[in-house]
Amino acid sequence: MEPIIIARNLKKTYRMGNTKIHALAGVDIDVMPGEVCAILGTSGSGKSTLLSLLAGLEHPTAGKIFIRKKPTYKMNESELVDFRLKHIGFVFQSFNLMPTMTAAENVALPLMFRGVPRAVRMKAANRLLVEMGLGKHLKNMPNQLSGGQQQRVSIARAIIAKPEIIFADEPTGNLDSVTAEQIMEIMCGQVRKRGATLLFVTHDPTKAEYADQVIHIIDGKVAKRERHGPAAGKTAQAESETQGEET
Ligand SMILES: Nc1ncnc2c1ncn2[C@@H]1O[C@H](COP(=O)(O)OP(=O)(O)OP(=O)(O)O)[C@@H](O)[C@H]1O
Repeated sequence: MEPIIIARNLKKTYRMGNTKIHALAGVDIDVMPGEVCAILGTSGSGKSTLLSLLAGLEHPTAGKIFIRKKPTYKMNESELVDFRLKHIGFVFQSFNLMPTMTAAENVALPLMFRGVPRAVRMKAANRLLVEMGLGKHLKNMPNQLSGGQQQRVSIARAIIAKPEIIFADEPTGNLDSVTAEQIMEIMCGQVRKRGATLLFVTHDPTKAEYADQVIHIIDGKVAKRERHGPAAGKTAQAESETQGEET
């Protein structure tokens, strides 16, 4: 099996006046299909920059990126928009829900962009939100939901169109510790159930325990790479233990 995400000698330099900031200084990444991968590092280490480059939201200063074997670093903006729409889902620290839409309408949005008729997409959104424990909140506006509920809505929005890859930037950064654990369980559980690939950024080593692969970033470089193999993360272990009990 080939990696679904490959980065080679990835560099990003920002200019602030006369000063150059080497946010990424030559990073190599390989993420296998179906893997849950954590990018772990302290504030300013370059995690968000890395995610942003991998997701094609910014162009690298140097280096190569291949997603699903496609050289995304060579794509122009409209090709990237199309590529993200078809293959990638996003989860953000600050949820980024549309404030004027209900929870279900927010979840249905990626299907609208794909031309799915309203009745079909709303049915799919409602079903997914019910599965994620939000059946009583389908018609709530985002400001009528707690942080954890909003993040569940945003996870549902990220996965509804069945993208192969989900990128999450500090998905539990705005949540209390108990809610954060629940969100990690739900996000990793949903991703594993669908066989999708998840790459998430965190500064918290306890969140990185949910991953099969942990890439430690220090000062824009990979300091350490831990790979436990497929199904080694926290949710995968929990799931296999549960399955063991059932059979
Ligand atoms: N648009 C930008 N212009 C200039 N410098 C930037 C820009 N974006 C990031 N940087 C700098 O690049 C470095 C890495 O930033 P990045 O946001 O990737 O770190 P991070 O690990 O995600 O940090 P945090 O956890 O605080 O979000 C930092 O020194 C930051 O100040």
